[in-house]
Amino acid sequence: HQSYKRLQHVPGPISYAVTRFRLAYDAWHARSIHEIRHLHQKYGPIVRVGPNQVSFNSLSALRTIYGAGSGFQRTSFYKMFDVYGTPNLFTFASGVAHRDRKKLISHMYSNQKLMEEQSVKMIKRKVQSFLTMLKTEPESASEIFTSLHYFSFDAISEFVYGSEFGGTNALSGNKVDRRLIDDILDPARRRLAWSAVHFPAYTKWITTRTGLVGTVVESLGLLPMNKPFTYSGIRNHALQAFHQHKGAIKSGEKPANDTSVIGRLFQVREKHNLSDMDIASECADHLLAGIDTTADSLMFVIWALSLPAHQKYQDQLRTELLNLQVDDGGWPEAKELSRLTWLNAIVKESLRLYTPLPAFEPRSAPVDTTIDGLSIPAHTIVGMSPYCLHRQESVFPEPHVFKPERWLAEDGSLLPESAAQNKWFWAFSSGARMCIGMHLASAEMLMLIAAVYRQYTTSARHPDTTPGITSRYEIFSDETMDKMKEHECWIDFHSYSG
Ligand code: HEM
Repeated sequence: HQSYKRLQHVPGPISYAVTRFRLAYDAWHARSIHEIRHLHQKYGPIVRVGPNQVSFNSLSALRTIYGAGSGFQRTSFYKMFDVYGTPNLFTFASGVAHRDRKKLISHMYSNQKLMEEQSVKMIKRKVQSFLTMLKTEPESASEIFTSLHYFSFDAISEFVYGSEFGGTNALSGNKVDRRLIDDILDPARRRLAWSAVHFPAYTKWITTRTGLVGTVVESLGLLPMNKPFTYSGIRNHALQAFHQHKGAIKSGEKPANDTSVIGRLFQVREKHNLSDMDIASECADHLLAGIDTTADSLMFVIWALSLPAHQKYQDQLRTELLNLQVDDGGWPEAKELSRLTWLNAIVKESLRLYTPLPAFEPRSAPVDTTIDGLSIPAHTIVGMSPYCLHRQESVFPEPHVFKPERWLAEDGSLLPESAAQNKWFWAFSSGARMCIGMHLASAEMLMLIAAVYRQYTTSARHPDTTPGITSRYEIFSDETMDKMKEHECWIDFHSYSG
């Protein structure tokens, strides 16, 4: 590392080449999450996973790196999530810019706000549409990787843009909205992500060529992914929604009491000096962050419950749900759901074992620092992986086994926040940059799972096959199974009433 550091002080092309080489070398040596965990098991809580990259696996390092005010920033890796070339909550490197933006919107995502009638009603409507799809298109709905993407897409798009401009209707059969989800299925997006992170200028250049050069580039197979690229359809949809809102505000069509995220940003735009692209990028970021994460998490909950070995958990859940008080429409009180022991233990166990973002979360500091007694030179990439934390054997015995009861105390209540298991649970990250959508995602998951299992039992159509999802450069799945099918998960739903 010292020699890299010295070489980097040589100005001009040498310094540039060294930095590029180091990044590329790190990338080629990017360990899979399984390899990183193996290294931690063999060598302890600090391991080097590249010439400039160190992985930690301890609660003290978690506080030092990710704790509020720690001085560590998301690495430039995350610039790939800038939208329309403009930074947003996810991609701000500066702590100040990030804090100012978060202050504008975080209250909308608070649990208290989400439990108010309007958000609860919106989520119920989306859950109802999912239940309707199970009845009207049973075969399509049974492939839950896709049908749950429709659910999360419809929910987050309405939360961010409202129902009039930008809210989607994939569940109820809108073909254009459904096609937008196809956008994210191409496995080549892992190659595009790799290229955008490690060779940003080259990737930008090569992917924006048009005309004759574009044709030559494409026919020589130089593109990391064939066009149209990942998320380009969803980003266009988001931009169109932004312009429709702007137009509606100008013409006075938009209601003053608009409670969507975009509505809130337009209300404060002058006071906080937000440009058009600041608003468009922020909203598109929330839209993109809220689709795969929630859908993949829900898919793993239902899949895990549908395996023959886990039928007993379905039975526990059903007993709990059928004892609930419901309103005239058959809905339990939303607040009540977060107190149900089996429902919450099952969702949490699934998020532990199948967290949708299991990979190393990279950070770096602009100054030299110390973590767990190890001197870390400025700009070294440091981080931790939920995958490793969630498989710490001393905290989660038999870590590969789906065991919701590990979240319950002896008296059957949910473990207190102070329990070790909760301290090592890191699906939503922690500190200033933790997930803003955590309560929204939880509300969506609890309501959908409660509604489904009040009406159906489920079984996996291929119980020997794990579904796979995209985790940055790799496919993530249940590693205890030999067979894997990417982006596909078939579940049979059996209605109680026949
Ligand atoms: C089960 C569902 C979800 C999971 C597991 C999840 C997980 C995460 C994680 C791990 C991070 C932090 C990454 C890091 O530390 O670098 C994050 C950040 C973020 N998430 Fe989520 N997420 C979920 C759902 C959502 C939803 C529904 C939204 C919708 C708005 C959302 C919006 C965001 C945003 C904007 C950030 C950046 C926050 C910041 O930097 O201040 N997420 N999420």
